[in-house]
Amino acid sequence: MGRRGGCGRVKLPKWEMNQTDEWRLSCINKDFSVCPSYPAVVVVPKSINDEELRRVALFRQGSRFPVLSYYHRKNGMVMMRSSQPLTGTNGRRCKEDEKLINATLRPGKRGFIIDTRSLNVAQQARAKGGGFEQEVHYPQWRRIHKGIERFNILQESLIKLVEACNDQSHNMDRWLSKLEASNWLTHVKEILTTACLAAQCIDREGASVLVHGSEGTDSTLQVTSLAQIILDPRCRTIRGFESLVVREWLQAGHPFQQRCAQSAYSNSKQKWEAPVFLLFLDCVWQILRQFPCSFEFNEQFLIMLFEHAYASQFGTFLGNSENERAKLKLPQKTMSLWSWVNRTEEMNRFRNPIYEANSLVIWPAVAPQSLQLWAGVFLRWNRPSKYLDEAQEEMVRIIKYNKELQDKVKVLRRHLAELEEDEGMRENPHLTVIWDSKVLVLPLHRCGSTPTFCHVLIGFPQRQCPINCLLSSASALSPAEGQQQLRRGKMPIVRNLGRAASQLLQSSGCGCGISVVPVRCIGVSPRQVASDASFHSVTFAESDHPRVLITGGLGQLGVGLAKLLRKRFGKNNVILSDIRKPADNVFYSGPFIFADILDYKNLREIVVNNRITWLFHYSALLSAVGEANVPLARAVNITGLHNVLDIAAEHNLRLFVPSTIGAFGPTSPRDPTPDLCIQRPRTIYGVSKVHAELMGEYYHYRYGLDFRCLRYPGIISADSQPGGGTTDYAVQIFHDAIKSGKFKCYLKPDTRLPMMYIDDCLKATLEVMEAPAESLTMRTYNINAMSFSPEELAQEVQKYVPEFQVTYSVDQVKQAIADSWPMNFDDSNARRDWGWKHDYDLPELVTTMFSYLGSDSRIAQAN
Ligand SMILES: NC(=O)c1ccc[n+]([C@@H]2O[C@H](COP(=O)([O-])OP(=O)(O)OC[C@H]3O[C@@H](n4cnc5c(N)ncnc54)[C@H](O)[C@@H]3O)[C@@H](O)[C@H]2O)c1
Ligand SMILES: C[C@@H](O)[C@H](N)C(=O)O
Repeated sequence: MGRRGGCGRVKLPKWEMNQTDEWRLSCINKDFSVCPSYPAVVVVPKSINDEELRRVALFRQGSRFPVLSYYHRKNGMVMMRSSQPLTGTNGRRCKEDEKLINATLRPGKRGFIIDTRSLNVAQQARAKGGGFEQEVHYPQWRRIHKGIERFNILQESLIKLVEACNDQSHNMDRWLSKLEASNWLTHVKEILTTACLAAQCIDREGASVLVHGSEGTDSTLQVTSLAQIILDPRCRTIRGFESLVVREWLQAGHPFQQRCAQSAYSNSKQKWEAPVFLLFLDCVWQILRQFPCSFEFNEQFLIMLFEHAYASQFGTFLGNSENERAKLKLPQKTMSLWSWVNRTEEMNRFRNPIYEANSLVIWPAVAPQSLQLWAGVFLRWNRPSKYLDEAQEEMVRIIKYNKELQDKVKVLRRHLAELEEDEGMRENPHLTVIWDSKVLVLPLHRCGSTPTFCHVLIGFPQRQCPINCLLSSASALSPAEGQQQLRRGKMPIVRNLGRAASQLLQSSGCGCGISVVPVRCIGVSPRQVASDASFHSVTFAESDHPRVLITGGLGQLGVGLAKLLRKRFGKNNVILSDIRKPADNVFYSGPFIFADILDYKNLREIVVNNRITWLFHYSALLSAVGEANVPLARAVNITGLHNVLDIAAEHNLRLFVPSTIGAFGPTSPRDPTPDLCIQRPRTIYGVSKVHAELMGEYYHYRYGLDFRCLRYPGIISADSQPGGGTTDYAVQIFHDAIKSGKFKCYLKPDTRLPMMYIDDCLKATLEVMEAPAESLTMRTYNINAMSFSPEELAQEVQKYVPEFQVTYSVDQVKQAIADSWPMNFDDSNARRDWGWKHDYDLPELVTTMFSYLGSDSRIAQAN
């Protein structure tokens, strides 16, 4: 049989204790002598000892001293609950109480005390010895009063509502006026509003919260538990909700025995009865109705809890506190409701078929129009459940069928990607060899004919190319035999190549483009693994890929990014977009779409129709161009960003927005510039990028947007032209060196700026997008590779073009911009958090640029 009733242990999710060293478990109440309505173990601030707790207990009604109710992982803020302080008319104080409450705030942080009574009621309470916290003694705390009704008012409300629901007169006016007179939905609204307020203080204001009314056993618990449902997705799962009920109602001392003494539908109520828990469940139902996919449980689960709170064959809801349940030996004598509910067959009854875990905070609407009568409880005898059950069954069937279709689509997509990649392989062949849990990717026909061990030419059978030393050195095959085996099929060749591969792995690499990628099992992949994709691990079982949109994709960086992402995620999963006309080679290399980021509706349609999940927002006017046309820069860089942010938040996209060294200004530290420092740029470009960083982070914290941002240095590329930046001289210099051997530089010779080769920039972009969210301690990172001045770059270029000459004709606008920018970036956070590492320093950059640009150039003449 299942677990026994009741719960002796305090119910705390593990992380709450692990994540903070500011709180501790206290067993001060182990025999329930300090506070009879509290559980044996409570969570309190570490800086308060048990002796001090005892004194605080004497200062609070029913000894309910402030305890931890919820810890908000996202920002470390907390929610506490207690009963009212016993200040009385003399304004009594308790130093330990003040110490405890103030101890829960971090330096510089503020808190809100949410008193669930109106100010009037709270003031009247002083005459009976109760009261509220005087702000002068709790200076970092602000008190807010929210009048939630209690006891007889709630009882009367329920009696009237039940009567209205049983009215048989079939008269609409009568029904509506009775419903209104019951005031039930007003109570629902008040409770939900107060819970939203508590959640808002914690999540949006970044403040901690203390909730109490008088006793702290009724409206306080409604507010603290609803706030957790809003804030914490785990409370929206079946198990999570059960824990919440145990923690915030049973262990927190809600007197179920008194409040739910008779049937909720009865029209005579005893003094201590009140539908407090029913109102809580009604509020949960209202949220569930507004967010039907965000809850793992269905309405039936809430109705079941409502029924058991009033009448049950289980011991869970008996007694008024843990203390009473222990005294009555309920855990030993009765069964727990949870042991029954948590059996698979029961769970299936309570599962919500359209549930999709939603990690976001959910904000219910509390406007009167948004709230409805809970027909499942109050009109349950009036509505025929047969049709509802049938509709439910049909929905489950459709969802199951839809899932089967989705699985089929996944398989077909995989096949399609494989076919596309095979196509790519024929055009640009690689041979993949698996050996000793490593994948060797041998680029065929790539390394020239130098007769070193791995500089081999291996052809596909259909190309009839010679097989030479690699196969021979495997000492198993002569080139002719190898050729023969290739004609027969892949497997034997791969087996024999394995031996050669083993030697290759032991020998030092010669840099001919062979990449070695660890995998978990030895096998043979028919799939192409691109040699320049070696920075990410290769998974043979292709999982779901993101669907990517790149805005402003025809600029210096977008085409290269699309190429990289298409290799990683498949050609058709990456859509390039821009307002310009793409060159033919770009147009035919993969999906392209016209998208103006200033056209919100069109952009939204593109995102929806293409099921986009990741968005790289590259559209922008760069620094020099931006200064020349400020209104356009403002529109593209700021209004365009707003459009993108809204669409990304609305459709739950992972959003990458590049920032820049230009986001810093003359008052920022320049050598090196850390991630967090003063940012007062003097260009519209820089201002728009700081704005983008802040807006993205704001949307992240406010709406849970998965915003990721890197501050790029000046980017240098060979096969794409820069779009009008201050750092562009470092690209033009190569073209001019090759073309004419001369270069006129618009910056002073010693103007030092951070720079990066494009491959490093794109690699970092993909890495930060793939980094697990929990590894990111910030949302905007500097990335760095090298830093040089025009004269240093010119010296390096002269190694390839010895007669190269540079003259300087300073452009005052660009010089002023460059002088206000960092000279060097501190990117230690990126290196620590997600393992950022650059590959190109200045010498490698220059070599690579010349090898791309210089085949028929002056280098050839110089050499
Ligand atoms: N290239 C660099 O050195 C560098 C350095 C730091 C940051 N960045 C950032 O990286 C991103 C890409 O840079 P890039 O060098 O490729 O820029 P780029 O200027 O070369 O390209 C920008 C693209 O945006 C497009 N665009 C302009 N207005 C548009 C609109 N209304 N709708 C859609 N597209 C529009 C342009 O047609 C252009 O193709 C930019 O956000 C830039 O600020 C670049
Ligand atoms: C640095 C950067 O953002 C761009 N290359 C510019 O100079 O404007």
